[in-house]
Amino acid sequence: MSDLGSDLGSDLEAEGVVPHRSLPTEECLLTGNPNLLGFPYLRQLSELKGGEQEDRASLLGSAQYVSVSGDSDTGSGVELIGRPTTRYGTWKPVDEGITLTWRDLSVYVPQKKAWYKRDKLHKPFKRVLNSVSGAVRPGSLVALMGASGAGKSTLMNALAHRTPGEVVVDGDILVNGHRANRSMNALSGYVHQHDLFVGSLTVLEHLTFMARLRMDSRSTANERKGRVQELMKELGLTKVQHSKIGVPGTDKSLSGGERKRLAFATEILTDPPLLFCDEPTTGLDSFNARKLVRMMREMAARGKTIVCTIHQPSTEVFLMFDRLLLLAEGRLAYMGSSSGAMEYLDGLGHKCPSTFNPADFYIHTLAVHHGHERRSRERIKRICDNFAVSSYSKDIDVIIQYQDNKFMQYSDISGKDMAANNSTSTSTSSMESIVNIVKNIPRLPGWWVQLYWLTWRAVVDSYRNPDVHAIRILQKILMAFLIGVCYTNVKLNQAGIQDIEGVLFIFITENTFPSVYAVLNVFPQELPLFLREYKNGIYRSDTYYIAKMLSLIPGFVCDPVIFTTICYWIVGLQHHAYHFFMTVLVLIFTANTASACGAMFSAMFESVPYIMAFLIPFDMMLLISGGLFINLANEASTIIQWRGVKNITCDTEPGVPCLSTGEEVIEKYTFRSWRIPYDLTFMALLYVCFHIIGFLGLYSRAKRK
Ligand SMILES: Nc1ncnc2c1ncn2[C@@H]1O[C@H](COP(=O)(O)OP(=O)(O)OP(=O)(O)O)[C@@H](O)[C@H]1O
Repeated sequence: MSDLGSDLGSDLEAEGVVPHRSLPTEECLLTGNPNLLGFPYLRQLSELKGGEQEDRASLLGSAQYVSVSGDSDTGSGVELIGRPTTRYGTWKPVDEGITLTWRDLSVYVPQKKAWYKRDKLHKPFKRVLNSVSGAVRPGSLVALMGASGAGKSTLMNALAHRTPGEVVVDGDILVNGHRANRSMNALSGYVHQHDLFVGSLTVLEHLTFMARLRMDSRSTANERKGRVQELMKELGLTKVQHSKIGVPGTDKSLSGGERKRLAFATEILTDPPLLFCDEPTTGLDSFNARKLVRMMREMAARGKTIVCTIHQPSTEVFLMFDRLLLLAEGRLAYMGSSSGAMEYLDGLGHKCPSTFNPADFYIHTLAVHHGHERRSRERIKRICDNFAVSSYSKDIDVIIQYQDNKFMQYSDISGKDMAANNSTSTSTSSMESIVNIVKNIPRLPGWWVQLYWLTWRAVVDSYRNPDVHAIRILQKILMAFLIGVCYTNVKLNQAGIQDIEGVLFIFITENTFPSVYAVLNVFPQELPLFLREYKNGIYRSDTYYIAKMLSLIPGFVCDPVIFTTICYWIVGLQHHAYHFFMTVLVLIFTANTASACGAMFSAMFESVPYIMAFLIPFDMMLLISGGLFINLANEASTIIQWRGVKNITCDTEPGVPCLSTGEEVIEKYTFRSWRIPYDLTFMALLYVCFHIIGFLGLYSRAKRK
């Protein structure tokens, strides 16, 4: 393996090929210029004839190319012309241990400033990963290290298919020779650097919820319970299983270490064959850090593939990693055995002092030191350039090439062979492996199960904050008394008509605006958690949205009932059960339609200040014009109060027109007495429309981020 690599590597060096390339592989391929090709397997491809090259290129999925302009060394101010290709594919993942390979992976993040040139908008990108290639085999525990800002999280996100929407990933990522795709969610766990939880749940509730949504839907309740108990025991969470997770910084919350362990437990619930961990030991004491890494070591020994960024591990923890990947300034500085790194750097004149922890030494050597930027960058460039032509790099290339050949084979199967249905023996075994994969990927629970558990979580979260609800109910009671006292015992005369209409309008506004404002923070507050769980493929966006809305309904039924029950009788409106209950019904419709309007704004914008900037003018328009549901609610409640009333006292001066029946009052306000069902139906329609718009807002955000 190394011999092949060494020969070709020497050739490259002899030809003066610069291993650091900023052009994507396929562009190099199609030019057929060997001097642009830094890796042996690419050279072989470049030697293909024109037509063959095109076939190969289309197999690699490179129908579109990225033209790169700007500073190719620093990668800043880069402009991407054409649609860059992430080249994620459509295969189904495997159950045979995971070999993860990536080739010429570059990641570009958008920069804020944009400019117009020749009437075209040019958006600059910054390259944060520069043509990084690598390979990880089953049973490996890889430490991904580098100075802060080296691109560790960016690389992990790209490999895990979890990059934000605006970030451009260019290069090939193969899993057992299949192009990575959304199945990575089901196939891999990802322990994030910053954990996010619903703080009002207990540890046990959180894990039970996650087990229900993440574990195979064919697993039994006992199996899920058993797995949760087992993980809590292994990670030392049993004694805090009934404690609320809490919000960091508040009194009643788990410690940082417990949260980290809980995040880890959540990700390994399904025992995924591939695990990414972004600084899982940060915040843990040395004992727990050791325990956690030992657990990962054991998982790797069972054939799992684990990639883990790690900051300042103790020597003991560091030695538990068998593979090391060093990144510097977005480039690959080393990938190979943990022990080989020392030898490699030593060979370049960077000797680790005997008193130094090896991990500290690597980070120190690959960091850009303040005040010595130029020298640091030159050192990093030399290390990375040398690595690209080293035997370590060639070993990686051989694995990549092997996986690449597998990919070609699968492409053939899914193309000609499958269509013709006359596979060769090799194709048959590949087919079997694909079938196995599909069987062993956890089957996610159905729509209704997701909806049930998400609603459960939203309801528990909402009603575990009793103070908020107590204040809200108290406010309703106070307002009801205040308004009631102002309008006590209205009379059925000409002045009373104004009073009744006035109090009905107050009923409506009192159930409209507080309902709109009560829900404004519902989505912004939980957006990071939603986006993470959604990207992890734990649930769909529609079940999340509906569950959130269902959890709000009880509140928006109670509020109008409490308010109307107090105020209605003090004011002395129509003393019949029908009138009372119908008024309550109209106000329940009003409060819920208003809450849907608030939810629409909440889901469409990212933060409350943004929402307020749009909502305040919207509310003013609503109030001034009495439009949308306010007018519908006003009409319905007016009709309920006045229909059938015959005895309004006519106490005006002679000659002044007088309204003596309820029908005349309804007509005076240009309402129609037959329109109650129509008003209620239109409010229900508006409720649905607001929610559809809100859901689309949330959905588009989930897709973009
Ligand atoms: N979405 C983004 N938008 C803008 N810049 C980004 C984005 N993501 C990453 N970067 C930049 O890319 C570089 C690498 O970031 P990354 O988070 O991968 O570094 P890291 O090695 O994980 O650092 P740390 O150890 O501090 O977490 C940084 O300079 C960062 O500012």
